[in-house]
Amino acid sequence: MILGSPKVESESIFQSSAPRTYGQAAVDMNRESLDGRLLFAIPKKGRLYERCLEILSGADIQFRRHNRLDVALVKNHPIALVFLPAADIPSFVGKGNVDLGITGHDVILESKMQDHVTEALRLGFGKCALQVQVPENGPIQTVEQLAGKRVVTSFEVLSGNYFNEIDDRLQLVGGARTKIEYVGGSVEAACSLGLADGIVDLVESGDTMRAAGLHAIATLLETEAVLIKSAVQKHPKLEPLIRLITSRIAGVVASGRYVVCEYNVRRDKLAAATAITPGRRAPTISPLEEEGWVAVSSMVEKKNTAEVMDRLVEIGAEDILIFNLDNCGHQFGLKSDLKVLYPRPPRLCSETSQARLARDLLLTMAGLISPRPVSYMQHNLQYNPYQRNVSSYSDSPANVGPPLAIHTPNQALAAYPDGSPAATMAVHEEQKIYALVIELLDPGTREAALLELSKKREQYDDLALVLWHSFGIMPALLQEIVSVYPLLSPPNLTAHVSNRVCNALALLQCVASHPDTRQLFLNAHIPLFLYPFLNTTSKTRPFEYLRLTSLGVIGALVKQNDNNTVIHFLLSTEIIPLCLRIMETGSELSKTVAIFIVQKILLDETGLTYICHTYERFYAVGTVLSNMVNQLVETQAVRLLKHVVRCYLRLSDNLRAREALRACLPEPLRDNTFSALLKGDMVTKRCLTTLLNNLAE
Ligand SMILES: Nc1ncnc2c1ncn2[C@@H]1O[C@H](COP(=O)(O)OP(=O)(O)OP(=O)(O)O)[C@@H](O)[C@H]1O
Ligand SMILES: O=P(O)(O)OC[C@H]1O[C@H](OP(=O)(O)OP(=O)(O)O)[C@H](O)[C@@H]1O
Repeated sequence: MILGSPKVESESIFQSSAPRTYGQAAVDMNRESLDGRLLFAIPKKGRLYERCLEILSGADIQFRRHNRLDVALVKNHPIALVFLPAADIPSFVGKGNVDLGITGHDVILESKMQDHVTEALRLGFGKCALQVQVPENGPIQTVEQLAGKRVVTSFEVLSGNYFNEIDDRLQLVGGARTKIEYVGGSVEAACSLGLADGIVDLVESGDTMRAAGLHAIATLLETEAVLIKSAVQKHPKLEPLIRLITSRIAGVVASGRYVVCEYNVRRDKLAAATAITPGRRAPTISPLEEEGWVAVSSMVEKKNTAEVMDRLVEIGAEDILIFNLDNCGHQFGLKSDLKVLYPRPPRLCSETSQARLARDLLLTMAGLISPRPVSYMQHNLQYNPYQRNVSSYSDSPANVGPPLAIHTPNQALAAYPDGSPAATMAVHEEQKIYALVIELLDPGTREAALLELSKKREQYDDLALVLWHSFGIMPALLQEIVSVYPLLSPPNLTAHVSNRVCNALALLQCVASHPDTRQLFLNAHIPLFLYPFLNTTSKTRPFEYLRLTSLGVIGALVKQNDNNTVIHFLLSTEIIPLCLRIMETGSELSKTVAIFIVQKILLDETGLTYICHTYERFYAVGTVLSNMVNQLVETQAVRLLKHVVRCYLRLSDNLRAREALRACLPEPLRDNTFSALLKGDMVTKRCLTTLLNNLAE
């Protein structure tokens, strides 16, 4: 590797004092401007290059690098990737010429940039050690013996500092001090060529060192690849995007580091078990139907898997399963010293029905439990889905209680006189729906049943209850959802697959809307299963449709927020940043649903306080709203404008936000830009006037 100051070739593109015009590279890229884009430096070759590409792909940062160009525009974010030598990246980031970068920790120290950059994340690859090496069978075997002699290295600064200290300690002066010589590569050859008495070089496996007949006598530092940003952010507007990218990369890194370990264990062994698998925060523990047994689910470091399994077996754990994670999502993998815009608080309750549900789902997928779950209807023909609030209703579909014995006339039938043709038809319709629900259990008939049921969901008020309380149905629907995850990145969703999963989502929406299942749906954290869909950015129709339908489920929840539990739940997840991104980049329809959700959150007292609690949160919401206003000047989408105005009005109820809005409310809302568009909409006009009055106070 070659270390040193940024090369001329790169400087012509990034003049530190110049505004962001990017010379020939930009011209070559069809004059597409890099202005306003976050610049993200990636090693252009060498040891870190391939792993960086994997990280970018895992974080869904999509780009195509044109031949010979060192700048690539990211398709799905306002980001440009800049491919630079790893050694130059710290100084570009430190000087603020680029906003983010990936490079080695060693390189930062070597280029003396540690005070100018912040290491936001360790990336877990590019791990090696910088070591002093000498010929294995030579006369020099300690650093003290090497002091005063010739040392060859690519790390002049770090080696210089290291040997200076030793020279000082040994009181070596003038020509007696250690002579550090720089070479750009193949350092290991220096001793055998007679150029050096020892070298300082990176060691990973040790193969190079051994092949050159060397061995290590001291370690200067341990290093790995890190994500860095400038210590002083030159472009504060980019901060939310930097946070988003950081947290996504953190998710990718954590997913590589951890697996999920699930097992069953006797309750009296629980303490021993959780000592073996303490998890990152705490393991999830769920009671099992079998007395005295619990199911435990916990994140385990991949490298410890075998040992952990051995120890679990020793204490009598059974059914031990290990699952790989594709991506941990933003909630994991963030170092505790990182601030997150919308952090997800730790789970308050360890015995969640979600754990049971997820377990059931995973086991079903792995073919480990009976593929023939028995539905309530099959199990007990007397089942009455209309008997609401019955205490024996479980809070989880997987936890089937004793069948209900009482049969009461059902809602649909009650509307018709006994035996009338209408009543007979209603019974027939209802039986058809039951039959379709049962067909959801069979993978062979599921697709058609999904389609039919999603069409009929409006006709049958209590479909939600049937879906929730029939054993195996919710896992089947969730299985539909997770089976699509592999097609999200790289984006590979066909219209057919999208339609199918959207039909499953429509049924979940039904469960989310129903007053008797909404809370159970939330308790099981099922909305989280939809977040990977909301996190996609592909503009193709199958993806647009998928995002829109997923938003519809969340929209159904917030629409019926009877006692603000929905908002509380959503605030504990990443829904706000997801909605904000869709508000920026989605189709008009998706934008409308996304802003509707944000508006509902704002209308809630806790939601408003939450969003206005930190400057970053307010800024993230404010920036997106302001960008929307500017787009609306062009698009004149009145439906969206209504929501934007209501969001601003609600923000102005908070005094700190009101203060900030005085400075940053977009101009088109202050002048009469939208007066023609709002001509027929008195309510929105009044909202806008009230907003302006609030700000004028
Ligand atoms: N053998 C190794 N194993 C793991 N990481 C390494 C290894 N060698 C170097 N690195 C890491 O990668 C960084 C860049 O090293 P690399 O030698 O690949 O850079 P380069 O000079 O851009 O490439 P090249 O050596 O091909 O010219 C190093 O500073 C170090 O952090
Ligand atoms: O311990 P190992 O796994 O053998 O890795 C160590 C080698 O890797 C690096 O060199 P690189 O291969 O990047 O080539 P370079 O010598 O041209 O820098 C480093 O400078 C060592 O030579």
